[in-house]
Amino acid sequence: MAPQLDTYYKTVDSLAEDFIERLRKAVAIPSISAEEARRQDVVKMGLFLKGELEALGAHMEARPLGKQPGKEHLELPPAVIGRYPAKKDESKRTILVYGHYDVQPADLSDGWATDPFTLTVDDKGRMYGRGSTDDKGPVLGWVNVIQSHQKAGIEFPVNLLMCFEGMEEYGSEGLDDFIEAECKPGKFFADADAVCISDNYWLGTEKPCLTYGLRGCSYYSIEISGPGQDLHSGVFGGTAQEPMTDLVRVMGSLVDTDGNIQIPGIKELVAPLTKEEESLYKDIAFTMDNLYESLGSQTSIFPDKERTLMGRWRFPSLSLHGVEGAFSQPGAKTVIPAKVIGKFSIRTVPDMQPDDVDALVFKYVKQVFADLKSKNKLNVHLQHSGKWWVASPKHWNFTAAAKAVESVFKVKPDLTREGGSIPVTLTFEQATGKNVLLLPMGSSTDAAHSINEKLDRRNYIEGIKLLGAYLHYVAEEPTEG
Ligand SMILES: C[C@H](N)C(=O)N[C@@H](Cc1c[nH]cn1)C(=O)O
Ligand SMILES: [Zn+2]
Ligand SMILES: [Zn+2]
Repeated sequence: MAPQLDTYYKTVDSLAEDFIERLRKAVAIPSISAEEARRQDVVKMGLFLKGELEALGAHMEARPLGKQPGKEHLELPPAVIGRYPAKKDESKRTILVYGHYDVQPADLSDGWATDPFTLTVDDKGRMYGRGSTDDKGPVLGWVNVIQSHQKAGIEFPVNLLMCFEGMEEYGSEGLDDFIEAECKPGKFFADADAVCISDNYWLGTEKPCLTYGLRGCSYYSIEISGPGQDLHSGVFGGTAQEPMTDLVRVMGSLVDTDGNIQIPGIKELVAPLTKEEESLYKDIAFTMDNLYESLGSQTSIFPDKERTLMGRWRFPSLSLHGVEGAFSQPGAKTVIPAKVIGKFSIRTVPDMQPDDVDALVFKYVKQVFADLKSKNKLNVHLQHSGKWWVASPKHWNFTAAAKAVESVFKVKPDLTREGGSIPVTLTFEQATGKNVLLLPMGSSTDAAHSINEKLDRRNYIEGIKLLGAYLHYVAEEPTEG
């Protein structure tokens, strides 16, 4: 074990209640990036984070990112960047960590058992609240690592660079250019030796993993309009062509019940599966019961773990997300919506190029709509896209993280890919030219993006130990390997 880790672990345990309190304060700020009305709360959350780190002596800056593309009246929340210790120690490695302080939308009426913005801890140590696992718990993890070192009187093992954003759940608007600029010689992130991101989840509930791949995400909207205003369906039903009817038919043509994407040409963009790669999946510690537990049902597409994991990591998927302008309240409103906007996204994988995917999507959607011979008007466009990422796990950054997992959890981690997307991962890799590691804190049952999102107390507290131990092992790892 790296020297002093035992003292560090005990100190983390002794501060556990303070760390939960810090998470409680963060969850109470509804920093929903997708909702315009919440923009001030997103900013508030960024400033809260900055304040917590400044109180621990970090050098912090809130950097403006300009206006939100397509919503020029709206300022993007700042990139909160920092350095700890405030003055660089030239003899130590420099690790750049990234996380996001915005969250997905949440409302009690969606079906939450408790208020989503009140951290609620049950008797099993499950800490419920929007952002608890995605990504406030892991982001605060770094704050807690610093505090624990100070309390334990242990020298901080590395130079820590931090980059926390407030638009990740909305396609990381504005961040790519900022990262690229700040990775240039002499700029804030220029000295990074490696990057670590904690913003994903274990495959199950017991065994940590290190993640070396992510799917990309291309997010589209289909707008169909016709009448000049919403209409009474008793008066106009049977007289006007209805946008919602067309939209349902177009959206229904995108994917089948077993997840097969119906857009011609998409499958052909996917890198062929090799025999060697296929064999990797059988050794991964994952069972169909893990899936059923996190699904909350047994409605899986495949009956076996290999095809399930490939469906999540290795192949593209298309999901329908919702319809803007459609009636969605309880009750029985009888209005014909004049304009509806359907939302769907495609999770992309090697070797799919986003531009090629866009071209196939636009062509197909326009063709399906044309086949309807509707007099309504169609508009299809890309809202945002981020590319997939696959890295080498044979790097000292991963070796250090594996040692940290063994030290804290007494097991070897699984090496996994991930079905979700963190678009800036690839940006960090390309802009720094360094290895990027994903080191998750939460578990498969955390329900990120869903109702009743939670982070287990164990994952939070042991996760803080893990992040700190990782920095100690990183400091010790030889450059090769
Ligand atoms: C994995 C990460 N915690 C996450 O949830 N990422 C989002 C990012 C996103 C939003 N639009 C496109 N990508 C996700 O995978 O949905
Ligand atoms: Zn996230
Ligand atoms: Zn998320």
